[in-house]
Amino acid sequence: MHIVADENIPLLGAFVEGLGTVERANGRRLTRSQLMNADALLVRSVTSVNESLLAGTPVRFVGTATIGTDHVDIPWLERQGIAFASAPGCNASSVVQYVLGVISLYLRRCQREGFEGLTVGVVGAGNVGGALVGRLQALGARVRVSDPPRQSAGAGLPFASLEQVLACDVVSLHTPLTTTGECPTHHLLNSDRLASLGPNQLLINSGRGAVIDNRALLARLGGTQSPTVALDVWEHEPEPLTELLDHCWLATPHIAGYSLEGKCRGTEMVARALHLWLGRQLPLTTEELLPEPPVTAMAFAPDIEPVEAVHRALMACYDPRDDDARLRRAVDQASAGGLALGQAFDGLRRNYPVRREPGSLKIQSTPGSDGGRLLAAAGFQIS
Ligand SMILES: NC(=O)C1=CN([C@@H]2O[C@H](COP(=O)(O)OP(=O)(O)OC[C@H]3O[C@@H](n4cnc5c(N)ncnc54)[C@H](O)[C@@H]3O)[C@@H](O)[C@H]2O)C=CC1
Ligand SMILES: O=C(O)C(=O)[C@H](O)COP(=O)(O)O
Repeated sequence: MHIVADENIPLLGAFVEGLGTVERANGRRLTRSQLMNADALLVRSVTSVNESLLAGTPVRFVGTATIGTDHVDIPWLERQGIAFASAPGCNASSVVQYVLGVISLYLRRCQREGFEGLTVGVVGAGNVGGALVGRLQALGARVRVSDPPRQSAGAGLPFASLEQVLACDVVSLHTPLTTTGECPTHHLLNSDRLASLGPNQLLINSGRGAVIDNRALLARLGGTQSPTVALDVWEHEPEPLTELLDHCWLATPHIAGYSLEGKCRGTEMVARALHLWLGRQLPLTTEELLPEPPVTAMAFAPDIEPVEAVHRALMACYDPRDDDARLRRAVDQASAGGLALGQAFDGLRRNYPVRREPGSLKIQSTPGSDGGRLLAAAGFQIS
């Protein structure tokens, strides 16, 4: 079998060893002519997989090592009898880590003490949003959830209207990008809904860029009454509106899901699906392949405030300001005549530093039982 795979799928060699030959390709620039000998295609979110890419090729299996599938024309694949697999939930903990980090920084910015009493609106309560809701509640936040498809299906959460969710101190978006169906999310946050957000609110988008009308958001920002905004995803990636970036408090290049664990689980899940499709069993797991994290343990003095300990532990694992600084530097260099903006954005993603999830860090001594409870709520191991 010949597998063509995006060059940004880590550990693929180990996971597909023995299945055939693997050829790596730039996912953003992949063309049909590169697939003329391919039996299987493994992509990430930057490759549009549709009739124009695949018609006339021998590809019979497509896998995307991502949660999102808006780049794949799944109905067309089904009509062609091409097998398809994605990686639901693979990097959900990574996105939750990003969101908790952003909120923790915001709490300091507003001089608020911890998550207790903060209201957080979560739009979309699937793998990512659902995990986020659990962590936020355990940290003491009051959470409101909008998810009409889940609500209609009779899921157990207490749901709120989108308007109620948009009135929370923090609003975090976790829907897929959809343009059809009963609850399409394309430009769900349009100019009217953005107008309802005020200066004491934080809006986070780590779902898909076009869930917010980016031009309308740009028009909303800038005055003293603007909400604070943290964007990880952008309309028209890899070329975000640079003026919008200037008005964002935190701006990152679509890396919320880029923990090493998250990326490797994505590889494992599509490799497992490919093995199953071939009637085989995948003999490896991500846990067996992950290297030892650079920091494995942390200890706190008994007199440190529990909320301070949570903030320090979150930042020790991952500080979103580092990615924000890298993106702004890359955009400045691009506008000064270096690389094109899209190349700079994609370059940051391709060469992303190793980042580990809270579950990789063991807290050896906690500041009292409340500290231990809060650190466990944020996802850390407690020894
Ligand atoms: N920034 C990043 O690095 C990453 C971004 N993502 C994005 O996050 C999205 C969500 O991921 P998961 O939670 O795993 O997906 P999921 O499919 O498990 O959950 C999505 C939820 O959104 C709900 N939903 C759909 N339309 C809605 C609407 N109009 N209003 C409110 N809720 C709506 C669905 O009912 C579902 O419960 C992915 O589709 C992907 O686009 C995912 C991983 C990483
Ligand atoms: O899993 C998803 O969905 C994501 O958004 C990925 O984290 C995006 O990563 P790339 O596929 O764009 O590398």
